[in-house]
Amino acid sequence: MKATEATTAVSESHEFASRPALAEALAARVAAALAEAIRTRGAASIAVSGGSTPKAFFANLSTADIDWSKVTVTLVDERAVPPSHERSNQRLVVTQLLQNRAAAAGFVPLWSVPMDGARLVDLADAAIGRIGRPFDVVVLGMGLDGHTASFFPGGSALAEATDPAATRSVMSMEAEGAGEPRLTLTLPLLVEAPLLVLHIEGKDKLQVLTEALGPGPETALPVRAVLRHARHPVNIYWAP
Ligand SMILES: O=C1O[C@H](COP(=O)(O)O)[C@@H](O)[C@H](O)[C@H]1O
Repeated sequence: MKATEATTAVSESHEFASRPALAEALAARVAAALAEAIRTRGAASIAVSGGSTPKAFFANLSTADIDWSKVTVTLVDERAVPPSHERSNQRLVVTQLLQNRAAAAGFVPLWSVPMDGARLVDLADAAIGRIGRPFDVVVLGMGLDGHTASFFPGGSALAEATDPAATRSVMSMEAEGAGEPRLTLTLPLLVEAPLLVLHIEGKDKLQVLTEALGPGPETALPVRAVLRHARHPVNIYWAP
């Protein structure tokens, strides 16, 4: 994979021989960005993904020697399950990232109350708004269907959530491939991060990404919305 010019934004490729090597390097890169934000403005923020891919990265990042008490962590998306559920993205972050040194970080969950439709979205939107923009770091994942955050093909609010001019920070999303209803951060919040990472593993995901970097509609592979509207280079971290 070469540094690639997508339709409008540029991506930078970081390939590793193994997943542990990727996790270590990505954690070092993210920790350096958070430390720099703390040095320059006294605080740092990061929005991370859920799913299965980030576990080793979180374990590495949780031991980083930075002032975690000045770091706010949140999620790029969440599933409509209680925080104790095995599919909860919050559970993944709490058990894998907010450990060790990172236990001192602040955490802003998206799913803070039992699901209650519009009110839940409003609460999450307000909570995210209090973090301040832009986030210093956003780490995205990607599914084999080309979804990222909860921008799913066929998603009920895909057009609104991937609108580069979206004014809301959080939207709800339902899609056949999503399992549960979701909450997702919207495109502008993701693509304005100075350090924007797309973390994917496996040859099958690389194939999907290669297709996404080519021409085609964003509705078919919604990760294209990020690749095309990113305000800074998208750092693609990949291992077989
Ligand atoms: O449902 C989700 O899936 C994606 C990708 O997850 P993975 O298990 O293939 O790593 C993830 O980025 C997103 O946060 C999550 O909600």
